[in-house]
Amino acid sequence: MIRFEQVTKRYPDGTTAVDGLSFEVSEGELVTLVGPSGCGKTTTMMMVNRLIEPTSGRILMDGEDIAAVDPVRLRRRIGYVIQQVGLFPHRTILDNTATVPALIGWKRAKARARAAELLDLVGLDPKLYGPRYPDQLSGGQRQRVGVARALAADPPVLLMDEPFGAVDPVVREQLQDEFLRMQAAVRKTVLLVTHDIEEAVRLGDRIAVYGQGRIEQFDTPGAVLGTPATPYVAEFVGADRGLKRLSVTAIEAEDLEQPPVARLDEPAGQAADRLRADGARWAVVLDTYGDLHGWVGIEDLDSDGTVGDRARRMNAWVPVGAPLKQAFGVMLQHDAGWVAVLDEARFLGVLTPAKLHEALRRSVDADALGVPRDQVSFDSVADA
Ligand SMILES: Nc1ncnc2c1ncn2[C@@H]1O[C@H](COP(=O)(O)OP(=O)(O)OP(=O)(O)O)[C@@H](O)[C@H]1O
Repeated sequence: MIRFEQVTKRYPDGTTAVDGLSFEVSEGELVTLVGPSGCGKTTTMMMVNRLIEPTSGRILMDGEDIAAVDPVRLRRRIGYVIQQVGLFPHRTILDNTATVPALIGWKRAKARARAAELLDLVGLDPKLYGPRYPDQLSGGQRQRVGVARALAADPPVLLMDEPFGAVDPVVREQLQDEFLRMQAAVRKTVLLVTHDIEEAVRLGDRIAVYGQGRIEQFDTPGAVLGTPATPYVAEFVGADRGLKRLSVTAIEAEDLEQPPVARLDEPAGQAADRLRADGARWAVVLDTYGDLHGWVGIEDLDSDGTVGDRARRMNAWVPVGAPLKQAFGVMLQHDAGWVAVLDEARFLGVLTPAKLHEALRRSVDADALGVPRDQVSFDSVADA
């Protein structure tokens, strides 16, 4: 979709901002460009919409050399979001959002209807926020308008330069989540510049880690965190990359432990005998539909009645496919040694700290070997 071929940019004062850059972004892919200040990220991005022209090399979009495309026509295919947002202060939010469709000659009513749709998509009620002016919005809300405006003419490509940079960390995380949800629906080809490795890892299908004017590694977040290509990348992603990796590694059914299970309506004594025979001290309790109810300790079961009379409610659960970090968070929140993993309401198994560690190690090995995680085996931590 977007292809850089040996692209170099030298500014008139002799500064080489990027040097011999070659990489490709597939259609519908979100690539984050990350690196320290002054490494050439913004220059890279601005060459795509021809706000900056390369000194040498070519950039192709859908196979076409963009140097041969009229810049105005080119920019119609490209949405652009910048940190300062740049909303017109004397125009309403609705009109700000409708700027590009209006520019390219849509009828006013159609442009405004589209703008309302987009405001809704980025989580702003058009009835409430559409008539307001930019200074009547919070920083986070203005950022959302920036994203809505960039999407208004439905361009296939989106360039985003530190789009969530100007807001506090909590709002930032919220905007990132919303953006990911939206991207899952609209599937634009996105280049997103950030200097924040956490953001790069969280948002990118792939990440380009920049050194000075060059890409040091171009790979999936898991691979960059698990097997940094150079000491520079290792240093940049940080000593806590194992922790960061928790946020990009999804829980899979194979990661789970199968604990003893008891049913709510089962006689307590019978469940106790079964646990004792298995050498287990506790069981996960499911209701008659197989949905998670809670847990019960063996010492609670030496009585008449059913498991349901003695079981304790337990809400420590995460959906399968959620990041390991979420499971870890839930474990800490409930001060529990396990967290149930559900598929919709169905109980699949539990994740324990040891299993979580195994899943993490398996995903590191899988990335290093370039194979799916379920094809990696090693001596489990418990056996080691
Ligand atoms: N117009 C210009 N003339 C001369 N040098 C420039 C010009 N624009 C950028 N540079 C230099 O090119 C290099 C790359 O700049 P660029 O803005 O691409 O970096 P960046 O990675 O986006 O940095 P930041 O994260 O600070 O925005 C820097 O050394 C910068 O000083």
